[in-house]
Formats: sequence, structure tokens, C-alpha cells
Amino acid sequence: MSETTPLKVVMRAVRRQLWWLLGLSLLCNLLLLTSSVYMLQIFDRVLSSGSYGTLLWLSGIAAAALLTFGLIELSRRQMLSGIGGWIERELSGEVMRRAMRQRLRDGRAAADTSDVTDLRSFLSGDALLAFLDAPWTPVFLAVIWAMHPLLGAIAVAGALILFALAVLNDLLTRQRLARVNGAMRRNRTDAAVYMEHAETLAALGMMGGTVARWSDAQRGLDARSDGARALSTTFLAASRSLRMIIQILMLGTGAYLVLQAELTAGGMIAGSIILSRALAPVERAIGAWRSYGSYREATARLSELFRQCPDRKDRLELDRPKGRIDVNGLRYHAPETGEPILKGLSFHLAAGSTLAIIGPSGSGKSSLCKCLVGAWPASFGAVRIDGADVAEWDSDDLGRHIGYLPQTVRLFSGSIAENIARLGPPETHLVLEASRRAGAHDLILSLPEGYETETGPYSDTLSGGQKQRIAMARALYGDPSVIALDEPDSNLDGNGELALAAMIRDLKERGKTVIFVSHAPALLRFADMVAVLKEGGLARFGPRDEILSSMMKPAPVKPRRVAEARV
Ligand SMILES: Nc1ncnc2c1ncn2[C@@H]1O[C@H](COP(=O)(O)OP(=O)(O)OP(=O)(O)O)[C@@H](O)[C@H]1O
Repeated sequence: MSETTPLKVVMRAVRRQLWWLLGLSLLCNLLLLTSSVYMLQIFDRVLSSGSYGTLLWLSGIAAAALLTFGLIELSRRQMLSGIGGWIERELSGEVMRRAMRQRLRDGRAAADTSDVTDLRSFLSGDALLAFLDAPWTPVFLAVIWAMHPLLGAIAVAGALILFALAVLNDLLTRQRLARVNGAMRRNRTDAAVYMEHAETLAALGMMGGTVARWSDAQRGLDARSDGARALSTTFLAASRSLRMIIQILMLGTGAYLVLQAELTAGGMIAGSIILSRALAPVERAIGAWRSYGSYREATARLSELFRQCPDRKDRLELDRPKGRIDVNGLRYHAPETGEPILKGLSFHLAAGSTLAIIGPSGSGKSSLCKCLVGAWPASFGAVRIDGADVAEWDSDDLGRHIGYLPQTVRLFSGSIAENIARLGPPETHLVLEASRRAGAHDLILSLPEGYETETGPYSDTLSGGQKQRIAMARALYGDPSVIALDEPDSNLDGNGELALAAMIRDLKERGKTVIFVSHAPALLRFADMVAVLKEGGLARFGPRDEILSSMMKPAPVKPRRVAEARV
């Protein structure tokens, strides 16, 4: 049996609601017959009898019926908008969590929250109403048929031609539009990255080139999209004029039948009104087809995401670890290329000890840090904290016991206090404790709005060093047992370095396991152990003095050959 996912639960609930909506649509569509029945009665009863009383009664009943139609239509639309809001609430968070997990694991996510928006806009908009009204088309056609088979035949033929146009439109444009939409999404992501790094582009004189490159790509996509849309628009225009032609044909045939005394004048007018009701959903459904296409693609992507990233309720929730780390045969392969980045590392670190990771650029230091804190899942082998595999640990639960300072610091939208509290509800005493331990308290107080200073990508007023020290406080929030710092001294001034050294000393004294990537002697003196990485492998691992002194030793001089020495 296939696993129940939040998407399936939501879609099941939506389907249940659809039955109600279908019922309301039945009432709406029946009430839509009001004007044609009214017209029929006016022509055939009122005008022939000249009865004002009948006219008054008929008008009153018609007005009441149309008022009821208005109320039902309102509740239909309110139901749809309620469904839309509910879908967004139920799915967005789930999708975002899974998309982030998949991106960490596979380098890309099968779907994202914009797919939930596509789902919502189809299931709560006019497009779905068009599809809900479409099943009543045969009912209207049957009514026309009952009035006169010739009128019925024209109406059925018209509806079939319009439907065929809709199907053809879908077949010819679906794949083209899907491909263009995918490429457009990628181009939008590129634009967001360029905007975010506008300073770099400006400083390097890259703005013109970047904009030209992006615009070229966009123009190409626009041309492709215009081609597909033009085809769709042609179908729409063709179906609209065809509908009007059918309408005229109906009236003309109706008039002929009136002359032949096979139909009343009221029947002729009423038949024409009913036909327009019958064909309108078909025409609206053609317009809604594109929206349905996006909905179908979004649903496929979301199903794929939920299939590839199932819920992991069986994950471990363990007590606060002491901080012993065991790395066994750790391999990490780049998710997109499969290129090995970490090549079978094994070492053990006692709880409460401090490890310095050193090695040349690109040797895998940051990658090792990410694997140690559970951000990157091991491709083979395992990282264990207090014996528990970090891959099996619930990431939010594990995160409470881990402090991590990434090489490139990012603060998120919110106040400094919220950022330090890892975007959870800030507990004041924990925020103050973390920032004091990170030596960031005075710095934050010196800002005009202190801990309430807004920061993040939309309010970037902090210097690199300030951000780094605030991120350090974020790493220490909740007093975690294992703290990994990736080049913590890269943006610091003299005061910052002193605060960092004091922070590491304090962590050591309080028995925390500290891992840092740095070659700075001022930090290396705190290390108990040193890991030397080279080309993704562990070149050396051992007590600091042993490793550093062996690295300091001059390379043994090769004895020169006798002949060479004589020259
Ligand atoms: N997501 C990724 N996909 C593919 N390759 C990657 C990815 N991230 C890192 N690498 C590669 O893995 C290798 C190790 O990168 P890593 O950032 O861990 O090195 P590092 O030792 O921390 O370097 P530096 O000292 O310059 O920060 C590099 O060759 C890098 O190109």
C-alpha cells in the first residue's frame, strides 16, 4: 500500500469538498435557467393573455430565484477561497521542510512552495468553477433537445466542436508550456541571486554583462512562451467566435421553426439563452485549461517530493549528548555530480575535547564540518554523536544540541534577538547568555535598537564582523554540547579575536566539544587534537603538539649524488 502523505490527505479532503461544490453548482446551474424560463413564460403566457397579474407573479418568482442564485454563488466562492487558504496552511510548511531536506541530500528539490501556490490558485479560482459547471452542459443540451431535436442537434454539435478545440489546444501547447515554465523558474532564481549580489556585480563592473546575459535568456524564453501562448490565444479566439456563430445559427433555426409553427417565439428566445448557458462552461474550461495544466504539473512535482522525502517519524529523539564524536568511514559525494568530496574518514573525539581541522584550500574542511553537524548526510559511513548516528536523529532535535557557525555567515529576516534564538520565540535569558558567552553583548547594545535591530537580506546594516559575532551567539544559543566553527576568525578585528579566544576557552572549561576550522596560532593553542585534511582524505589525526611538531620538522634532505656534489 502506498504511504499516506500530507498531499494525499489534503487532496482527499478537497475531493470531499468537491462533492458539496458539485451540489451547489447543480443548484446554481438550475437557477441559471430562470431567465430562459421567464422569457418563455412572458412570450407564451403574458404577451398572449395580456395578464399583468401573471407578469407580476412571474417577475417576483424570477427575482427570488436569481437572489437565491446570488447567495449560492457567494457561498460557492467562499468555500473555494476557504479551501485555498487551508491548502496553503496544510502544505506550505511541509513542502518547505521536505524541499530543504531534499536539497541538502540531492542538491535539488523536486518541488517548492510555488507549487503549492499553483495548486491553490487552481483549486480556489475561476478555473475550478469552470470545470464544476461543465458537467451541467449536457443537462442544458437535453433541455434544448426536449424543446426541439433540430435545435438540440445544433447545440450538441457546437458543444462537441468547442470541446474538440479545447483538447487540441491542450495537446499542442501542454509540453511546450511546461518546458518554458521550467526554464522561466530557473531564470527567476538567477535574477534573485543577481539581485542579492548586486554589490559584487557593481564593484566588478559586471552589472551590464550580467543584465545582458539574463535579458538574452529571458528574451529567448519570452519568444518560446509567446509562441505557445499565441497558439492558445488563437484557439480561444476561434472558440469564442464559433460560439457566437452557433448562437446565431440557433436563433435562425429557431425563427425558421417558429415560421413552420413547430416552436413558439418564447421557445426560440429561451433556447438561445439556454444554449449560451450550455456553452459558457465549455468556453471557460478552454480558458481554464492552462491553469489546469500548471495544477497538474505542480501536483506531479509535489507527489514526487513527498515520494522522495517521506516523513521520518521513527527518528531518534535522544537526551542531551555529552559530545563524544565517532566518525567511521565517512564518505561524502557531491549530490549532483557524484564526485567524491570526503574519501573515507575515520577518527574519534572524546566528549569535551577540542579539534582543529586544518588543510589546504579545497581539501574538504568545510565539508567535514557540515557532515559532523548533520547538515550534509554521509553518502557512506557514519558520524555518531554519543553513539547515535546523526542521520537517524531528528534534525530539529539534533540542532538543539549543536552549535554551528558556517564559513559564510547569513542572518535571516527578523530582529537580532530572533536570529540568536534561531528564529524560534526568543527566550531573553538564553539570548543574553549566548551573546555574552560569544562576546557579542556589548556590540549589540551599541547598536541604536540593540537586540531589536532588524536584520536579514532586506535590512543589511551590519558589518561582516558584527554579523559573525551575532552568528557566534546564535551558535551558542541553548548551550549546545557540540560546537562547530568554520573559520570563526575570518572577519574579526583584534577585539573580536580576543572575544573568540575567550569564548573557546570558556567552552573548553565547561566541557563542550569544540571543532573549529582555522590555521590561526591564537586558536590552535586551544586544540587538543588536530585533523589534517588533504584532497578529501584524513592525512593526519592526533594530539595537537605531535601533529604540529611533525609538520614543522624540515623535510629530510635527499643525499645528493656524488657526481652532482663534485661539480
Ligand atoms: N555542493 C558541492 N558540490 C560539488 N562539489 C563541492 C560542493 N561543495 C564543495 N565541493 C568541492 O569539495 C571540495 C572541498 O570543499 P570544501 O569547501 O570542503 O573545502 P575547504 O577545505 O573548506 O576549502 P576552503 O579552505 O577554501 O574553504 C572542493 O573541491 C569543492 O569544490
